[in-house]
Amino acid sequence: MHRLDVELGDRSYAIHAGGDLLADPEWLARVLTAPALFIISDDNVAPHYLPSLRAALGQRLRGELVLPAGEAQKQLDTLSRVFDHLAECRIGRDAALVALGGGVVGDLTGFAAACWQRGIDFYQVPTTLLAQVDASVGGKTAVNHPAGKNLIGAFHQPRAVIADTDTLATLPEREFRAGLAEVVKHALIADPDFLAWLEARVEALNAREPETVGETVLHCCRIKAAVVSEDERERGRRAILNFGHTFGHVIEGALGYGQWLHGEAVAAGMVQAMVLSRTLGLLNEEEQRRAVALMERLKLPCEPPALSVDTWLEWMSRDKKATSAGLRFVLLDGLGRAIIRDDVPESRLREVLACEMQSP
Ligand SMILES: NC(=O)c1ccc[n+]([C@@H]2O[C@H](COP(=O)([O-])OP(=O)(O)OC[C@H]3O[C@@H](n4cnc5c(N)ncnc54)[C@H](O)[C@@H]3O)[C@@H](O)[C@H]2O)c1
Ligand SMILES: O=C(O)C(=O)C[C@@H](O)[C@H](O)[C@H](O)COP(=O)(O)O
Ligand SMILES: [Zn+2]
Repeated sequence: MHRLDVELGDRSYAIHAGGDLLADPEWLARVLTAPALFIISDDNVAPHYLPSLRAALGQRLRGELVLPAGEAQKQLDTLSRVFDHLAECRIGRDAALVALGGGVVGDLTGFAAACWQRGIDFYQVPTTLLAQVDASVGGKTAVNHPAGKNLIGAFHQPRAVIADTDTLATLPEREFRAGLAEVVKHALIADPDFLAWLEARVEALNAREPETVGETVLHCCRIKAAVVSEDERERGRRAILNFGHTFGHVIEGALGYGQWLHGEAVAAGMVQAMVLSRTLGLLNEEEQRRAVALMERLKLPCEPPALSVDTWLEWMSRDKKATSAGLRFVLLDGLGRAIIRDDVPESRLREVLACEMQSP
């Protein structure tokens, strides 16, 4: 087991990552320190992993809620259902919520914790690759709105993250691939050496070789923790973690939440952001070709769905990075070097949106 720390002053916390963590009730009981706990999970995850967590918490467990799985649940009605259960179980200010599942359960539980009685603690126990490499770290919590992804949310850091990589054994193939998109994102925005490391390990990743996957989780957490420690509330640099999301969130919302998985939409969105970067002279053809080749070898979607330019622009106008002055883009100024730009000419953006994909 490895421990990494997210340094955020009095909101600092540990990420515990490794195998067999959910099989150790004494250790779990020591990490989940709150005097009363309430678990939120979904109906794919709970049959596998809820019993061991339940056993570890013993008398301190005050209730649990198992939601239907899927992105469609990340919405206000479900949040309201969560609050009904917290009220029924008399969950007070010294209690903590435990998110056992993927990013949907994590984002929803985190936001419930941020709101309940004006804010209680919560723990992340991520069980998807995507949640272990990204969603469980950094304290972005939210639900979707029909008008846009994650429009209603809060920054609320977990007390600890417990990423048991053994849980990935039961994760469906499509979900595992979606997680690889956020892995590639971390390399493209911040770490050219990690990009080369991934290129050399495509077969191991495709075979879900546990040691390689474990190292991948740790390294992504290292990158994300560093960015979040520098800019917790996305006043500036943290926006690089949004690479591919300006486009990806449109795909998710416009097609209906859950049609494209978040990671799939981010993958196609990263290619669009690279095309835009190339159009602006920031990225060269060879760099784009190299990044897309890696994504194709990892069997990630690299082409966006056909949407009208007006549809793209309308959804993008609600992107949270946008300011009154206009849209803000995360672009690549070379592989492993993300930059944030407010001055992309609309004509260039329209050109990119009008093409399905501009092959170099
Ligand atoms: N807060 C953040 O920083 C952040 C970062 C990235 C993504 N997100 C959000 O995360 C969400 C996507 O998360 P996700 O990809 O984990 O999706 P998810 O939570 O929907 O999980 C994917 C699917 O796998 C199932 N599952 C989860 N773990 C399993 C396991 N171990 N075995 C078998 N089945 C399992 C789930 O039931 C679900 O059907 C999106 O809403 C996205 O916006 C948030
Ligand atoms: O942690 C961040 O910051 C991210 O942007 C990580 C993203 O992978 C994640 O999907 C996040 O939820 C997107 O944030 P949003 O602010 O665009 O909703
Ligand atoms: Zn994401």
